[in-house]
Amino acid sequence: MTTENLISEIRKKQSFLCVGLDVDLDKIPEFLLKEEDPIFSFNKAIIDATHPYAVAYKPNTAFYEAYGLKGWKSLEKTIKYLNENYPQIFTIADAKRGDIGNTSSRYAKAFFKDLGFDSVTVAPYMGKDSIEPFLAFENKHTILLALTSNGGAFDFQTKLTGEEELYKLVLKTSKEWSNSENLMYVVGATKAEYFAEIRKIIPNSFILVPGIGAQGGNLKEVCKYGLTDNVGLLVNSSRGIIYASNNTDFAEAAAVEAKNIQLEMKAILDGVR
Ligand SMILES: O=C(O)c1cc(=O)[nH]c(=O)n1[C@@H]1O[C@H](COP(=O)(O)O)[C@@H](O)[C@H]1O
Repeated sequence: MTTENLISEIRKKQSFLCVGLDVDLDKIPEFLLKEEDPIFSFNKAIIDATHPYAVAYKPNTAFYEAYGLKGWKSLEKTIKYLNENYPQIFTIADAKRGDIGNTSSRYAKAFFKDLGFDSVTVAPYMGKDSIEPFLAFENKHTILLALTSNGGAFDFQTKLTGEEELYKLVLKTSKEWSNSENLMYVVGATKAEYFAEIRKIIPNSFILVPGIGAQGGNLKEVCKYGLTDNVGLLVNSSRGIIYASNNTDFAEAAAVEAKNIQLEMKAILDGVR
């Protein structure tokens, strides 16, 4: 998917919501456990109910890998279902990969070509040759961790490397890589006060922002400095949406949560116009 396609979907839906499909069999409604593939049944119901309010879905691969081969099959079915039924929706494999070039090129093939995701999250730690194999794929997007939502972000990412913080070095250096127009970045919603500085370095890039909902980040604060003329944000909530209820009404309850966030997003977009 091109960035223009994503922007057009955002404008159409007046939403920049990404729904995180982090499925835990201990948290989904018990009656679904009788299904042949409970993870896929859960995802399908959540996607069908929330898609009017969301422009992206982000399965975190950990939640599928945790169930071995069965879990991976559920992931395959989920991305296939999204691509076949909602091709205008942006898909993110949250896998946080990155390795020597030869290995990264296999990760890129797996997520972009075989599974058919539009994007994948990657860690910048191994540098240019670990990320460029992902960037080589046309109309695919590589989402680089910049400043993460967790407390551990302060262990390395905000430490000074010479005159500036490591996350700023990551942002600046990555702009020099081949096909860097295919880069997006992760900045946690819990780090809203950093957005003004971040936008000075990457004024137009899309930023994936996890951390509203269960982690307590604030949407308005993120938007204050994060929004661009092309919106430039994808704000993710996983647990806050998908576990809104664990009864038979789980999908409807998820839709209500997603709609509430979408309405808040619409109001913010109306306000900057
Ligand atoms: O790359 C991510 O998506 C990510 C980066 C980050 O800094 N913080 C973060 O929470 N995430 C992911 O975003 C999702 C957040 O889930 P909730 O806290 O349930 O909304 C999880 O899949 C996390 O792994």
